[in-house]
Amino acid sequence: MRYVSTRGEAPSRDFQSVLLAGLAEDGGLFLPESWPEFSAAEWRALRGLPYPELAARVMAPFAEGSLDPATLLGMTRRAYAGFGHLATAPLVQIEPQLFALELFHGPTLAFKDMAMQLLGHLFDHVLAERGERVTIVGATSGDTGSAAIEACRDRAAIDVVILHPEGRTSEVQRRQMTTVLSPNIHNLAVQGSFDDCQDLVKAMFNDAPFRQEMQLSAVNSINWARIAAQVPYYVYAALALGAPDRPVAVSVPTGNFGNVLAAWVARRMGLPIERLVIGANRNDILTRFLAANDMSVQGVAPSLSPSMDIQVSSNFERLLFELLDRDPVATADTMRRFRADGRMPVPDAAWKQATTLFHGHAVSDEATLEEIRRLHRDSMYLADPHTAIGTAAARAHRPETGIPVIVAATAHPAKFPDAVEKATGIRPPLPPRLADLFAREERFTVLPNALEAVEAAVRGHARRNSR
Ligand SMILES: Cc1ncc(COP(=O)(O)O)c(C=O)c1O
Ligand SMILES: N[C@@H](CCOP(=O)(O)O)C(=O)O
Repeated sequence: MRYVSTRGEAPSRDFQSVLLAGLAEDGGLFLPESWPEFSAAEWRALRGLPYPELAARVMAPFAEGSLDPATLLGMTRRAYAGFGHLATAPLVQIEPQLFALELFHGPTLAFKDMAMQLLGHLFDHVLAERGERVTIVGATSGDTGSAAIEACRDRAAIDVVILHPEGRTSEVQRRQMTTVLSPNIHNLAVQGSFDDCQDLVKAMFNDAPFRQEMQLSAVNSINWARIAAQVPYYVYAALALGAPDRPVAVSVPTGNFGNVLAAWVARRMGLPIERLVIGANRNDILTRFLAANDMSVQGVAPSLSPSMDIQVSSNFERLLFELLDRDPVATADTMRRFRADGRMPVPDAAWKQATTLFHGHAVSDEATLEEIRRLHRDSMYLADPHTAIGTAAARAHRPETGIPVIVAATAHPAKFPDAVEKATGIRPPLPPRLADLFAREERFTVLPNALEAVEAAVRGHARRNSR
């Protein structure tokens, strides 16, 4: 399998090289040259497999020619061995035809572990085989950072530098990152929003000499490997609910558009997902796009679901490329105009096509609290604010046909105890291994939202560990 850039000016690469590169050299995102498709019989053959085996089989076509299936299977087995639930990603019924796909049983209590635990093993394997090292730079609104840190801590061939927006994550989220004192882990608190952090990361990648000097690599969902590793759980859940012989719908609380894009990929591979629902908080750029073709940046506003306090949804570029019939020139031009004007000019036909599949619903903080309260009262289900946005959106766009809806339950409620307590009166405790989180020493550096300052910090950290 070869990968092409959405902007068409970077050379094609194989899976291993896409993993290490992260972002394409032309600023675009990598996508498979063609989409693998599974027949109904092939989907049925995956039913009942343990999650690690299913994950390796679903991902195998993406790694074809780059990783052999047995090696991949070894990695998925190791990646999910430490999860806190035997099913890895259990499906919990919360209402008739409404199911929570719990993606938060990994070490850092959010869906990011589903991909990141595997990425840790992928990096180890590829770097050891090539005798190379990388500096991972990542932007986080709270969850990607700790998942990446946990997956890559204490590695000799990897330095990790994570940028988070100062004061804009939950305290649990910040401490999960900043209390890891391993020598290869570095946290930068940027005086800005998540979008600023993400822009800084992209700017470092677009600074070719710096990228080369630092051997930069990415763990955000701009890295295709992240998306590839998020596809299997939709397959797992859909098969459990009767696919491919019965269609399903999926509802995803959305920020950077990576998780819902993974569901779209599963659909593109032939899984019968009839509808994709996008839940948003007050940072509703995606739902405004779906309602009125209004993709315009309005500034990031803080909310009770801070991981989704995002306006520029990086992975939308991948969908755009598909909506524009894989025309890299049109994609690059549209992205350039978005960057310059803060408004994305999506042609009407492409927008209409998007609205036939995607449905959007924005949920205010008050409605999020009400949804957490309702889930607890009516279903005895304790949801975090992000998951609650997913269930509220699912309810708003439930298919009339009575097909089951899978809601991506993206974080453990203990990551957002203040909101959950406010809604239900219950303060969810952290699991025992994190019980002393608030007593642990923290280490991070506060920096202005300035590329020079951030590059200097990355250079300092990477140098200290260079071999
Ligand atoms: C808990 C949680 N829910 C939802 C999201 C949104 O997911 P995505 O950015 O893939 O759209 C995030 C951040 O990515 C998150 O951390
Ligand atoms: N919500 C994310 C933001 C980054 O998303 P990613 O999926 O592109 O890594 C976070 O918690 O950091």
